[in-house]
Amino acid sequence: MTILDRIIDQKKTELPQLLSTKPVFLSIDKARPSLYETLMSANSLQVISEMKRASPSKGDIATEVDPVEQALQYEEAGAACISVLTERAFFKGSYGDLNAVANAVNIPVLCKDFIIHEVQIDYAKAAGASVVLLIVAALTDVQLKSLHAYATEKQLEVLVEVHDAEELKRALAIGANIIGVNNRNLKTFDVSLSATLEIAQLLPPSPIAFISESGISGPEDAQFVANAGAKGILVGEALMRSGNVKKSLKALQIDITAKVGENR
Ligand SMILES: O=P(O)(O)OC[C@@H](O)[C@@H](O)c1c[nH]c2ccccc12
Repeated sequence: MTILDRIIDQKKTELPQLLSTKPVFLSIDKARPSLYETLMSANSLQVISEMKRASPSKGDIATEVDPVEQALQYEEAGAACISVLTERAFFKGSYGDLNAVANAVNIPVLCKDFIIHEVQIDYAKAAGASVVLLIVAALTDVQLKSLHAYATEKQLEVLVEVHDAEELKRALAIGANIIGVNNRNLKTFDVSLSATLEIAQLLPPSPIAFISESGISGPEDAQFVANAGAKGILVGEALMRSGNVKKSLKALQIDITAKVGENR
C-alpha cells in the first residue's frame, strides 16, 4: 500500500463526519484576483507559498507557526497565492487554518487537501478558499471530471496536479487550465525537478498556466523550473523553515520575461 493509498483511506473514514455537519465558518467575503490571470500575465516567476506544519515525508516542519502571521509575510513579499494544508492526519492542517488565512489576506487562497468528494469542496469554499487542488493520481477519470465541474460551478479555480505524462493526458482531457506538476512522487516520495522538464515538453500550445510543485529549495531550483517554462512554483518547506521568510520568497521571484510570449 502506498502512502497515497493510506491518505485516501483515511479521508474516506472522515467523510461521514463532514457529511453529517454543515460547514460553519465566519468567512469574510472577498473578491480575490484570479490565480490563472495572475500566472498568465506575470513577468516574474509567481510564488504560491504554503502553510505547511508537517508532512508524511518530512515529519514535523513548523507545527507551532501562527498561520496568519506566516500568511501575512507571504502576502507582503508578493506571493501570488497562499496554499493552506487542511489535511489533518498526515500534515497537521485544518479548515481552521484555512479560514484564518483566508480572512487575513486578499490574494487567492488554495485549499490543499486530498479531495475525493464534493463535500470537501463545500468545506473549502465555506472556509474562504478561492482555489482547490485536485490530484489526478488520487481520482478516477469520472471523479476528476465531476469534481472539476462541481468546483467550477461553485466559482472556485482548480489546480490540477499531475506527476507524469499519463496523468497530464487525463488533466488535459477535462480541460484543466491550471496544471501543476508535483516533483514529488506521492507513491514513493522521490523528488526530482526533472518531472517538471518532462511535463513541460508535453504541454500543448494552449494557454495553460503551468506550475512546478515541491522540492524547490531556493533560487537555483526556481531558475531551473522557470527555464523549463513554469509560470509559477508551489513552495512549502523551504519557506516554512526560513529564518527570513520575505527575503527567501523574494529571491524566488525571478524574471521570466524571456519566456513570456512563448505561451507556456
Ligand atoms: O514542501 P515542498 O517540498 O516545497 O512542497 C510544497 C507542495 O508542493 C507540497 O506540499 C504538495 C504538493 N502537492 C501536494 C498534495 C498534497 C499535499 C501536499 C502537496
